Amino acid sequence: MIEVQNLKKSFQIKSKVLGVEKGVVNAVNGVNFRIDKGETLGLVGESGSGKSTTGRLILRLLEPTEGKILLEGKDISTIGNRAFRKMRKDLQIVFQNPYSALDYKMTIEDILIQPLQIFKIVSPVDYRQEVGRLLNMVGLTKQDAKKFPHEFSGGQRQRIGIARALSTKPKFVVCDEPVSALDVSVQSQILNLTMDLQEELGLSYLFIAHDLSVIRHVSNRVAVMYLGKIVEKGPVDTLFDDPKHPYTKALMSASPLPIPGRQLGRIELKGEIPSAMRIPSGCAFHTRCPYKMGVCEMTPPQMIALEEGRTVACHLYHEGVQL
Ligand SMILES: Nc1ncnc2c1ncn2[C@@H]1O[C@H](COP(=O)(O)OP(=O)(O)OP(=O)(O)O)[C@@H](O)[C@H]1O
Repeated sequence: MIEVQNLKKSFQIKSKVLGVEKGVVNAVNGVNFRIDKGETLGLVGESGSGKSTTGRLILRLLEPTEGKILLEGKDISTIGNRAFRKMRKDLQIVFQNPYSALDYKMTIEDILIQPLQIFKIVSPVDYRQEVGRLLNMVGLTKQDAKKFPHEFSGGQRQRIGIARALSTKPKFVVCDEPVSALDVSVQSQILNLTMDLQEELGLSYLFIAHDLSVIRHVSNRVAVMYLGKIVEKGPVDTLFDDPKHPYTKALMSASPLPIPGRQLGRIELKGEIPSAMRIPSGCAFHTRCPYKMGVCEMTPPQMIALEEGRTVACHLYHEGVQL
């Protein structure tokens, strides 16, 4: 459904006062992955690793600096705005914060009618009925249509955010931390809703989260991101049961929740993630890696294929070391 090839995004940072360039943030630094129809790829990593930027690039909310984005085999990174507008409805996003994502001055009905109108999903005479259908689909009722966002709880607002995303009948949805702003008690309801809708509608998801238990719950495959690069990728169970990259192991060791496999080779994640304006040379993780070798400071590791559809970018595996 979606494939990204060598995707890159850098931001020029300018001083607000003088307008002079202060540096470049390399937020996404050569990312590759594929998401099949009906599949969820979980994208995990610390804050600042480039997850949201990757999601926004796929939707063309940001222009890539380099690389390709293929939707059903067609490169959408280079097509003009007019041609892209026709495809825009196929690609949607559910945002992290259901409080700010909905316009507080609009009724739910108006919020849901807007995309129906823009993308001509149904004819105007059917708007009401379609709004009722969308609300039912996410566990709300048509009586909710006349209300305003502030009349709903956080979980209900996220249901409305999901209804809005699905109103255009998309094929692919970026779920960008959709439950991290919600009470733990409602998180699993929203996660289960997204999974039920995926099955019903055959959707493909890029599911962004820093919470490993959320990623484990929803994903078929997982990609682990560090400073703009994917360091490990694989099917969810094998990756969680036997993490390969020292960074993946460290993330699992740092998780407060019981995750099978995390007792194996515990690694303490020391210090903070470096700034994306000053990415360390060689393997970007070498400054925090307990297994650092000489080569790690000099040479970026290539992705290598392991068994069962797993890949890892770490010099240890080039050297034949098994962690
Ligand atoms: N518009 C922008 N201008 C400048 N730098 C940006 C911009 N957007 C993101 N960045 C920087 O790019 C890097 C990656 O940010 P991004 O938000 O993609 O990471 P993330 O993994 O999604 O983190 P979080 O979970 O905190 O959102 C960070 O260093 C961030 O400060």
